[in-house]
Amino acid sequence: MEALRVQSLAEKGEMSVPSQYIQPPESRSQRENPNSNPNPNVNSIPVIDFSNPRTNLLEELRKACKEWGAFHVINHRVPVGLLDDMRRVGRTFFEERPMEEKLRYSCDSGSAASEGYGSRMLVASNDTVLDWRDYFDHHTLPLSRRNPSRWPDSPADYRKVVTAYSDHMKALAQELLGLVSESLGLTCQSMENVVGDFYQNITISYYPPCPQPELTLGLQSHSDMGIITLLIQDDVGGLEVFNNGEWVTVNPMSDAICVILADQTEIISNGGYRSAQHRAVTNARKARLSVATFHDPAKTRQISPSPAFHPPKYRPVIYGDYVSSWYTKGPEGKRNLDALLC
Ligand SMILES: O=C(O)CCC(=O)C(=O)O
Ligand SMILES: [Fe+2]
Repeated sequence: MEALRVQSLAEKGEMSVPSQYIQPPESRSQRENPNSNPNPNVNSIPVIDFSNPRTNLLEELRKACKEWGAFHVINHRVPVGLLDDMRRVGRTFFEERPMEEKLRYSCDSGSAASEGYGSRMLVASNDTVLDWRDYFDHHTLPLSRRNPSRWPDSPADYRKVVTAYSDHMKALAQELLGLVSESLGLTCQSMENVVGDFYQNITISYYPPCPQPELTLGLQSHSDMGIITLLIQDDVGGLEVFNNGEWVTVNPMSDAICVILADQTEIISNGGYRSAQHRAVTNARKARLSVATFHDPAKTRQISPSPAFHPPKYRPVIYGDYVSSWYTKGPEGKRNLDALLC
């Protein structure tokens, strides 16, 4: 497998992108001017203030989960300095380390979900359009999978920052799972009981500037497979959520954490809450960085709609089977979840 990285391609300075990166017309971004900054006044995902009284919080959460499947959380108790540190160590790795050093962490030759530095989401498949993105994936939880010696050691605090970030994201994901359960009318523990101990992966995505942003995507339309994704981005912007038939920009908010409900939450809630379909667009001006922290069930767990909801709209699925099928078929839109509809 070639070790081509989008960053190396972008640095060549070509005026057009190789054909494998060109999206079919229906998938391209329709933004009038993909090179402009996102408009901060446009409609965006809801913002939920964690310092609000619990009853208000549950009501706002219910609405956001039903209508969007994605929202920003503010006053979340994760130190904002840690969010900045995470963005900083990521940017340093991608922008300041020589390619030769980065390629030592290469994971493209391994299985689709292996840890390290890569570019292709679907290693096995040759027929999908490629994303204009490089990434570094870290296996962070359970602790038995966490091996910081497989992560970059530069800047000097890289591993320490990722470790602290993982712990804070786990705590926030647990809190959110409790709130989401309650907002569904279930007991606080009910989703955690279904999920068991989290599997957590942290993926730093790096989107180099693209000479033809109107033809490419940083990350094609998908919903995340697991339970809940916690995402931070830098001030460049590029994340979009599909809502009411249109793509809506998720405006960068440096202190906020973007919560994205994933497919297993949609199943457990029996479709009451939706997993958000989202994508990342490219731009010609500036490299963009985001950090997504995925929280998933163990592969052996069976996920099904909560018995509180009748009749079930989704068939039960072993999470590991769901993941295999996702990697075989590709992420396009939400078709993996649709395949489980009764
Ligand atoms: O870069 C982004 O904002 C989106 C990342 C994402 O959706 C993912 O890694 O699953
Ligand atoms: Fe995603």
